[in-house]
Amino acid sequence: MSETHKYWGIVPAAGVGKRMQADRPKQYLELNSQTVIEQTLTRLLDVELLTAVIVAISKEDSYWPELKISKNPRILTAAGGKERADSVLSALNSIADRAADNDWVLVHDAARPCITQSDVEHLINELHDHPVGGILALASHDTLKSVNADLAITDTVNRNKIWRALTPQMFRYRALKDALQEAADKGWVMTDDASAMELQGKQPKIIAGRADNLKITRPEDLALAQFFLEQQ
Ligand SMILES: Nc1ccn([C@@H]2O[C@H](COP(=O)(O)OP(=O)(O)OP(=O)(O)O)[C@@H](O)[C@H]2O)c(=O)n1
Ligand SMILES: C[C@](O)(CO)[C@H](O)COP(=O)(O)O
Repeated sequence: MSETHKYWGIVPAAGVGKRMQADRPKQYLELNSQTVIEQTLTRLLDVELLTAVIVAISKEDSYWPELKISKNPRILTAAGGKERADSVLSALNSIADRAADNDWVLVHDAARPCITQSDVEHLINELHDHPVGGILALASHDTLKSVNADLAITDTVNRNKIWRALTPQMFRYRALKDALQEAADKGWVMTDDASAMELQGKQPKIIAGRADNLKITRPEDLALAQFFLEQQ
């Protein structure tokens, strides 16, 4: 009988949103009559394959307990960390007593509220028997330039070889946990989860995702996210 694996959602949501220049962490800004994080989590919970979604929350976060979704039985919480990778590792460690080594984990930014159920399920369908795992990503349709410290162009990059990483990023539980732990032990700071796997010599697979799966990062992104949600 083929071994059945569980699928876990991991949502790093312990950032402060400095670049957003808002009066609160960006995951708690209003978007389509909910907060950004409620939009994100509602969409992840629509993916029935996910056993649970572990949300990494800052210890200074006073907003989270006020949200109805925080009481959802498929939502668990873990302590956020100094960097995004620390928050992801903390969430992974929090399910050490219930996740099997070969369970799949899908790490998705709380700040990406326009994710669709279909894109998450597409990622799972494409990677469920892949030896490493992989990520949703976007091809580059603009010409890409390398620059020096003065922002002077030094080279034009072959854009056919450059993809923009999105989330979810999907890896086996033990493999990602060990990779992030080694990176943390060595002081390596990474901006995504695939980087930790690459540092282990692995080659995660790219799965083309939707262009509206933007990360809310700067003030103008909120209106764009609103527009995308209205179009979906
Ligand atoms: N120590 C951190 C930093 C970030 N994140 C989360 O990782 C995701 C992507 O990070 P980013 O967009 O950089 O969010 P912030 O760190 O909040 O943004 P900024 O860098 O502008 O402060 C976000 O959902 C954020 O909440 C986290 O869980 N723990
Ligand atoms: C994980 C990520 O969203 C993939 O593009 C991105 O690396 C997060 O970067 P941030 O600086 O933490 O927003």
